[in-house]
Amino acid sequence: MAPELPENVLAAAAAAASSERAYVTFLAGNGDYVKGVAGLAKGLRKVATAYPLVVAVLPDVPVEHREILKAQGCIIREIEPIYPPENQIQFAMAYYVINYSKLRIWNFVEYKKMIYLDGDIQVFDNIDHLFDNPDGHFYAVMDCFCEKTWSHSPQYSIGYCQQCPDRVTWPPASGPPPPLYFNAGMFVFQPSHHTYHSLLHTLRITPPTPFAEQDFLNMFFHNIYKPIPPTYNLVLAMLWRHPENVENDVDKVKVVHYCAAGSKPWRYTGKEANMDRDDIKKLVAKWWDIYNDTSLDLKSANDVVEEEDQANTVPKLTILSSMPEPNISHVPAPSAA
Ligand SMILES: O=c1ccn([C@@H]2O[C@H](COP(=O)(O)OP(=O)(O)O)[C@@H](O)[C@H]2O)c(=O)[nH]1
Ligand SMILES: OC[C@H]1O[C@H](O[C@@H]2[C@@H](O)[C@H](O)[C@@H](O)[C@H](O)[C@@H]2O)[C@H](O)[C@@H](O)[C@H]1O
Ligand SMILES: [Mn+2]
Repeated sequence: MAPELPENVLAAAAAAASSERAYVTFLAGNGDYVKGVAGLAKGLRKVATAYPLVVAVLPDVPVEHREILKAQGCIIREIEPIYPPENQIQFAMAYYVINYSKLRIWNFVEYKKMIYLDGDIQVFDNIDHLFDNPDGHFYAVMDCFCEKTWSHSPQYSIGYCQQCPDRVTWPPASGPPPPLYFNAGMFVFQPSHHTYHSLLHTLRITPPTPFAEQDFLNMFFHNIYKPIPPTYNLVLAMLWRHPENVENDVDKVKVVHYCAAGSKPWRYTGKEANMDRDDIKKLVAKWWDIYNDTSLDLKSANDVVEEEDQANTVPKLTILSSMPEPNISHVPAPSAA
């Protein structure tokens, strides 16, 4: 007799089977971002999302990493890389060049609406309601221009940031202020062949810029971009750059984006600038709590041996698909708040 599965797993499977909606993330290389994606899969399960997580993987993602993610219930979709036109650009981070491959997700047309989440994002509250936002728009959270990663930009050089447009006003002599600009680590979008081919065609004739595909997506969708509140993608630098614009209790933030230098939880040492902040330590510990929570691992039906089976047959090897328990003793506990 097939083992009973918990109600929420059955419901999620039913929804996923008929779902035209899914979360999607992107994984490249054989490094440690797989921990981010596995953590994201567990975080989405913890908030009881009704939708699956699709992982767009580049060919260089090893089979072992794909198996880890499949064991967490992810749908693995291999994609071909996309490279920008020949260029001499100095990307804000050299590895940003691989992020153009994210554009392949517009071709996942079996889904009518998707929410893209970077692998260094964690979801701490259910955000399924964003799928019900009206079609025809590109929803994402506004970015911040105050970090050194923006030192190449005119905004940074005059101290202008869209998060506080009155602090340093945009000089009228320089024309209108830059259009609202989103962080491309999280967005709500609608896959379509037409948009996909238009993206690729436009990419071929667009000179690359420092923030790679993030700049390109901002240019491409600027007519339909609709900002959503920072709680849906807390770019960590907002905590020290624009605290007035974010929840003062980080435990209330729905989606945290570990994109500040030194903030990737699986590499956290606490040594980089701002990484010794209590709110950062709390958010890193929250990420690890989910990553290490084996009750959040997806145990597929054939991995769980029923009690009665164990009673009357030679005990089978129970292979739990939980993640290897990493040693996080180096992660400092948040000091008493
Ligand atoms: O070696 C890498 C670098 C990036 N990524 C993926 O590309 C996304 C964007 O890169 P990243 O988050 O590091 O950019 P940031 O938001 O920190 O600027 C990551 O979240 C991952 O999903 C990856 O899989 N492997
Ligand atoms: O390839 C460009 C990347 O650009 C963005 O990261 C940046 C950007 O947000 C800056 O504004 C921050 O200062 C910085 O920390 C952060 O890394 C996206 O998060 C990422 O998904 C990806 O699109
Ligand atoms: Mn990111």
